[in-house]
Amino acid sequence: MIEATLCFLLRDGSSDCDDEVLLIEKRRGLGEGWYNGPGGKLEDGETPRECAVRETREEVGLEVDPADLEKVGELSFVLDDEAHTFCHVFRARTFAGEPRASEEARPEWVAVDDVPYDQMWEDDQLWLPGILEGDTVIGEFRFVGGEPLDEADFADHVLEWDVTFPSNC
Ligand SMILES: Nc1[nH]c(=O)nc2c1ncn2[C@H]1C[C@H](O)[C@@H](COP(=O)(O)OP(=O)(O)OP(=O)(O)O)O1
Repeated sequence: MIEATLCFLLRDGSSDCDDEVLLIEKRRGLGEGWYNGPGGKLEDGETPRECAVRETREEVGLEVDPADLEKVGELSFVLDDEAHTFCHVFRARTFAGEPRASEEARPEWVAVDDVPYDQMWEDDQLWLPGILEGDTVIGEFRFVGGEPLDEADFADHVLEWDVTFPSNC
């Protein structure tokens, strides 16, 4: 099973009300061509938090202090009844630098109300709005139809909101 991370960075929007979230258009790998947060697979010996910091640096060139990352989600993606990917989701409002594109990702600030869910993983519309509003979640999402996961059919899901994660995880 793959262990991976997603990192959603938020800032005050230019208009008075809306927050903005930094999304990437993924240029390669799983979910290529779709929008998501920066993130990726854990490397050997790395904690999820370290992975989120590294992937955010590599993909969009922003520096995040691990202590500023809030763990806000744990998502299990199941393909044909087998655990496929376990994803740790983080959120932060504090970071340094200006986003820049990389071989893996083209970054874009998007108003939280304008997130392009029709150009994202189908499951994202179920859990990401809550995450962007400040909630926490544990979710399981079942896909059928064989590898690769991003060409399989989304079948069903279970969500549990308002979860408390240990502060050190
Ligand atoms: N159903 C799903 N919904 C979602 O929002 N993100 C998903 C997802 N299934 C996988 N992901 C994310 C989690 C993780 O950030 C990423 C994993 O993609 P990859 O396997 O391409 O990893 P990397 O971006 O690390 O690629 P490499 O750098 O080539 O290892 O995809």
